[in-house]
Amino acid sequence: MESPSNQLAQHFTYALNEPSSTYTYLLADSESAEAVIIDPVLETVERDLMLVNQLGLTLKMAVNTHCHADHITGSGQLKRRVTGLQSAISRLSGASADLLLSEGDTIPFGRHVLTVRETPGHTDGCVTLVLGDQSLAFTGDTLLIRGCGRTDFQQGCAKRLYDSVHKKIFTLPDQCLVYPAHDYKGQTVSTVGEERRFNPRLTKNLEEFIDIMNNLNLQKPAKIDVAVPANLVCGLHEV
Ligand SMILES: N[C@@H](CCC(=O)N[C@@H](CCS)C(=O)NCC(=O)O)C(=O)O
Ligand SMILES: [Fe+2]
Repeated sequence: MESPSNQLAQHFTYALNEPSSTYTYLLADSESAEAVIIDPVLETVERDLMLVNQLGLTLKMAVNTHCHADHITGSGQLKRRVTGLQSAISRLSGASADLLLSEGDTIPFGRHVLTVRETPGHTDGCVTLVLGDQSLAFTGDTLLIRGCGRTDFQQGCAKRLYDSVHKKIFTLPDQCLVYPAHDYKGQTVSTVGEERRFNPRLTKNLEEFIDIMNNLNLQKPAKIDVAVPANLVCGLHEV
């Protein structure tokens, strides 16, 4: 099997966006230069556009893994700046976008394709995006490195998250690389096999998992009251 770096000549994980510690991913097909951006952040739109332009990419799709609670998406601003760019988010998120995604839908870019797996639990509308050959998975806030998304707001449900991870992510090949939407310790990538063996939450049984999730005692994201309404309209709330 070809390595992911051979298949995707340009495959970038970005530095953390402070203060939300969000990872934005830019994937491009080396032959056609068609590209997809995953989970862009409003504050880093200029950075992302500079890279897209430097590399001569044609940005086709800006896709959000869910309606984020901690930052405002850059999708709407990117759409204003890039002719032909479409936005996408899951239908179940309740948010507006050009494309409302459901289980099994595909997002093509050049010779490549991302396939949508619905992975609710952190929110109703969470999805995981899996590269066609199952070598890469963008898990949003469903599966974090040695962690997972919280389930105490935005229709969160620990049982649903547990089922999503076990049925839709842990069924991918062990060597599939896991790219989450956030990391709070600077970790950048994991694998399905690693998380299946070492994730301190998801290796527990369901009852223990629910207990862990009920006792995280995390502070509410600082921007939640602004971010959620904004993200329901693609980050274009002020117009
Ligand atoms: N302090 C941050 C918010 C941190 C947070 O709540 N992160 C979420 C993911 C973004 S919605 C989460 O699920 N965390 C799980 C965990 O175990 O940390 C802020 O104020 O933005
Ligand atoms: Fe989130």
